Amino acid sequence: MSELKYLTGFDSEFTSEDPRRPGALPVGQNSPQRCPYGLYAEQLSGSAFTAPRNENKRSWLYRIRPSVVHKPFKRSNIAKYLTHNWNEAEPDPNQSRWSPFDIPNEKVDFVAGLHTVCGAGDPRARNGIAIHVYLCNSTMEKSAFYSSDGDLLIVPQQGVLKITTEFGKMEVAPNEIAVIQLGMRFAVAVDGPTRGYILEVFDGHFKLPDLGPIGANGLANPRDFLTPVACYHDEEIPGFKIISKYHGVLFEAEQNHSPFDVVAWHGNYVPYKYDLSKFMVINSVSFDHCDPSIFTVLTCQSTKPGVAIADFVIFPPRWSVQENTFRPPYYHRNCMSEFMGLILGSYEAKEGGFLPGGASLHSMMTPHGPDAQCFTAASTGELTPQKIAVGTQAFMFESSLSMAITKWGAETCQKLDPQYHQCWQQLPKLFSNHLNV
Ligand SMILES: O=C(O)Cc1cc(O)ccc1O
Ligand SMILES: [Fe+2]
Repeated sequence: MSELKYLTGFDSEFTSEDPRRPGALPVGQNSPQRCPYGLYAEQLSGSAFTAPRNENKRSWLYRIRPSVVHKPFKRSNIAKYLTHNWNEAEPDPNQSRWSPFDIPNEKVDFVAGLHTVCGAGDPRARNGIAIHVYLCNSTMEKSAFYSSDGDLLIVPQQGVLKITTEFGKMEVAPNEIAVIQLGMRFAVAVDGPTRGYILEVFDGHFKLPDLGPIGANGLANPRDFLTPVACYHDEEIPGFKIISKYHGVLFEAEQNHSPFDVVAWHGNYVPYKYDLSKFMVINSVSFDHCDPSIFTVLTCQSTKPGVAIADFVIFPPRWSVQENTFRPPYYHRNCMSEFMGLILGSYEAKEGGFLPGGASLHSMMTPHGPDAQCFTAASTGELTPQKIAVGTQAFMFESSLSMAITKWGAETCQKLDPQYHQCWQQLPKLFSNHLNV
């Protein structure tokens, strides 16, 4: 799959035809009486029909059978730890840190391996988010998955995801991300132990942040986003299962064919991937510490101006040059919740304890900041230009919602570090009789 082709651009109107069937896209209209090659036309809507033009999202799929050809959905319990029940565990405002989540030894695929760590809100009211980790080791067989609850921003940490979607195939490695939006069907193939994080947003879609005075270029550039090209499977597959996540639980419906039977498509509602190493990092080159919003890759905005349902923020390799400044993250308390994960390497504010494949949650107004060791080093070190975070990639899902931890996150996973608070206990009292210290 390594020579996969992609279309480039973000928020674009794309067209794609499987080269085996040239001319499969109807010309000049969406729904001819009979489509080229006799295909069915099906619209996939990602916004209300009447959404303003700049928010309107839909794609037209030209397929061998319409998606409606399936048996009734029945409840499925294959993902035991997928939940939207935010009342399972007692509320806990403490700083939380998880050691790397275990990848099971027994055979588990991407869907069965979904474990919800925390979240808030309800897809029924189209308001909320869920943060899941996937812990798996085997390829989805004769099944495809979609979420009827929200868009999925997938952050692989270990193992490449070979994702087949209705729009075509994409391969997503650690240090890349994929976004698969509400309703899009996909199947994941893996090559062994595989782990990563998922941010699911129950309303809206991810956008590139506005750049304001930064200007027309920078941060994640639109041309670096990659969307798959049409690639159909014309296959009869008895007992193929369509798995839907609906109201926070799974349902499966049988059909006797591959759902990846789209011969051509066009539209602006598509799955995509992005390589985080392409991010153009902008930061202070004089003094003081920019808020981490300067590292926003994608944002899902709420209806309050500038307030995100969730932002996806990274901490990429970069030069640190600020003078007369405490360079690492400042101590703070936030009216947003901060869930962090680590893809590679280590994170400057916590050199120990926060490990690849693990996570942390600093909930609304819960104080946090650099550990004692980081504070001492950064407040006494010589401030020469320094390349930092080399070979590392930490990220944050920052949300205006106040998230609850699930029972799996709090207890069952057995990864919560009860000693996390210790990393701040050695911070000394600092107060001198001298103005200049
Ligand atoms: O808490 C964290 O480590 C994330 C973070 C990083 C930063 O540079 C400034 C603020 C912030 O919340
Ligand atoms: Fe923070």
